[in-house]
Amino acid sequence: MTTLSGNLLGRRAGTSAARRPEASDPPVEPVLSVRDVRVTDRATGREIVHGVSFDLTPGRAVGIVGESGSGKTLTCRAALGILPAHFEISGGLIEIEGTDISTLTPARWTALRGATVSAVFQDPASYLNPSVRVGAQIAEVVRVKQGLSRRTARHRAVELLRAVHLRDPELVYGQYTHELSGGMLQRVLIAAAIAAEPRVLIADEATTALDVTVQAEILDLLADLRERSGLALVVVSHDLAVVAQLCDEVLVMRGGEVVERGPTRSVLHDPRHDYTRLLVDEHESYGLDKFLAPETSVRPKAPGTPEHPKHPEYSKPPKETP
Ligand SMILES: Nc1ncnc2c1ncn2[C@@H]1O[C@H](COP(=O)(O)OP(=O)(O)OP(=O)(O)O)[C@@H](O)[C@H]1O
Repeated sequence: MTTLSGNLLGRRAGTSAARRPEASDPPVEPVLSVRDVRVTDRATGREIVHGVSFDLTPGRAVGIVGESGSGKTLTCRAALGILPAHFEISGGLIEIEGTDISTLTPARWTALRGATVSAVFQDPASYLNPSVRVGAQIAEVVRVKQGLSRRTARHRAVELLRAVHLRDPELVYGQYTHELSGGMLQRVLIAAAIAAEPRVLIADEATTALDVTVQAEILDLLADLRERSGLALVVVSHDLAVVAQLCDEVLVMRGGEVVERGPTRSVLHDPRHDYTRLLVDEHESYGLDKFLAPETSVRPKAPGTPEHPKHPEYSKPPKETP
């Protein structure tokens, strides 16, 4: 792990996320609580998301999977207070650190975003300013959110670029978006999202555009942040292997509804709903089997190791041959 990760990871050492919880521990308050949330398109009067609920405590990770258009992104955007125009939360409750988000002023939202709740979506270019060097954009987040000097903020921005496995981070710091590939931009965006050390990171198809090796490195970084600094994750992905690696709990959405939910292990090993079964079967048919094989190492990192680090939760016994 890099210096930056060391800094980030050490930040909350000693908190509940840094050690295994014990039965005698007081209950941990969710950092993000989503209760029966409904999202409606005001333009058509159609309810698109029909009641999604989950609680996220520090160091935990919830995965959301499901068909295209099932409302995964709208659910995430609702939690970030950035629903597209003419969409509204028409029911339920969302709390961030115990505060009902419907009571937040624009100024409070500005303070919360990045510092408490952060997000990475697909299409990184649309979230970065093409006329400002990418490193300076990250340094600005660090400077504003953490009150660091320009010099220290620059140093941290370079560390962040290194932490997301960009080669030659000093060089990348000074580049513009048009000089970088899609995969590099996605990593810049991830660096910006974790720059202010948020408590919750919403990763909506955040690693989908990356090649498998880089994806594995980023998933590893997120897993480490989660484990050691208590970062809580919401992971939206079409890739069940990604969810299996990162998430404790998974929600399966279809047509705006949660059709199945539960611990990742049981949902993916023993799906109850036909749709979940279909999803798992589809993954297996294009090669998920390799992630289901018994494993010896949770996080292979050396060159030549499998593309995705495997997750112990997702190691299914090999199918019996007749
Ligand atoms: N900005 C928007 N304007 C109009 N309709 C939208 C907008 N954003 C989402 N929708 C509609 O709301 C529904 C849910 O979209 P959402 O993006 O949440 O789905 P999703 O599950 O994240 O899909 P995907 O996996 O393809 O990203 C879809 O029918 C979509 O067409």
